[in-house]
Amino acid sequence: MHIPLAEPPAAAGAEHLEQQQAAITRLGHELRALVEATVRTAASADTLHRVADGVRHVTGQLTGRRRARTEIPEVDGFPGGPRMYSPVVGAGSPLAPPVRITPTDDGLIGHCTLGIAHEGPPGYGHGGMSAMLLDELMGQACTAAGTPGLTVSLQMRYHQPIPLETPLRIVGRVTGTDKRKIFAAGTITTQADPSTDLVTADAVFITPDPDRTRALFPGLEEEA
Ligand SMILES: CCCCC/C=C\C/C=C\C/C=C\C/C=C\CCCC(=O)SCCNC(=O)CCNC(=O)[C@H](O)C(C)(C)COP(=O)(O)OP(=O)(O)OC[C@H]1O[C@@H](n2cnc3c(N)ncnc32)[C@H](O)[C@@H]1OP(=O)(O)O
Repeated sequence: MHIPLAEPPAAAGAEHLEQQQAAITRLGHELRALVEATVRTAASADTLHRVADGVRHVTGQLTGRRRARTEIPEVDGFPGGPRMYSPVVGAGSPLAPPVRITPTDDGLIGHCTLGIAHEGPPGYGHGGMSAMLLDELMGQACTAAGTPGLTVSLQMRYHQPIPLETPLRIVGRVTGTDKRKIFAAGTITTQADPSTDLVTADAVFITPDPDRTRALFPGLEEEA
């Protein structure tokens, strides 16, 4: 089955989209700093109440049209394009580390650093974060290989805890396909020691058939 991947933004709107993406990225950066400060602070209850009032006031400024649940943001491309609000790679997401992804000969490699907001055991990354990082890298590797799919199975192995505030390296690659099934593998290491696997994963993705794809993603533009 031919899967059309997202095209880069049309030239006419490219400047507008770049400005939007830059602003979204800036707000995401500030929100991540707020999240970090929030989970680290030892401020008094009075200060926390005052900050909560300020944040409520700021939130009230983000009014106007809100995107519908299944709408694909104009700044995004799906599948295969930017995902500005992804909780893993989204530069605009306060939840994302965010992971920066580059292609390799064999798949994809991601770089990020987890903070205290992503903590599981004290000082170490939450196991669910590791699963999210690997799911994303393997899922994007499927898309990069021309076979985008949804995760139907994710097998995690946690060999050693992941240190926080330490540059990490996440690898995702496709290991095989069988009709609509795509098999993938991934690893997390530190950037300093890429030969010691901290977490490894195997996953199965499935490309939904065209009817299912249309039903799942009504915002996806039909392409020839
Ligand atoms: C322009 C086209 C666009 C297409 C876009 C498609 C996907 C793109 C999605 C994301 C890509 C974007 C970014 C990637 C980055 C990150 C990845 C994040 C990934 C996620 O965060 S994703 C959320 C969690 N994920 C789900 O929310 C899935 C819930 N699920 C379903 O929505 C259905 O499951 C569905 C529709 C996937 C398939 O449904 P279906 O009806 O088409 O499939 P069916 O049942 O026919 O199975 C077909 C064959 O798979 C075998 N099979 C089934 N289950 C298996 C399993 N567990 N293990 C091994 N094999 C399995 C069967 O045995 C059969 O095999 P066989 O053909 O050999 O008999």
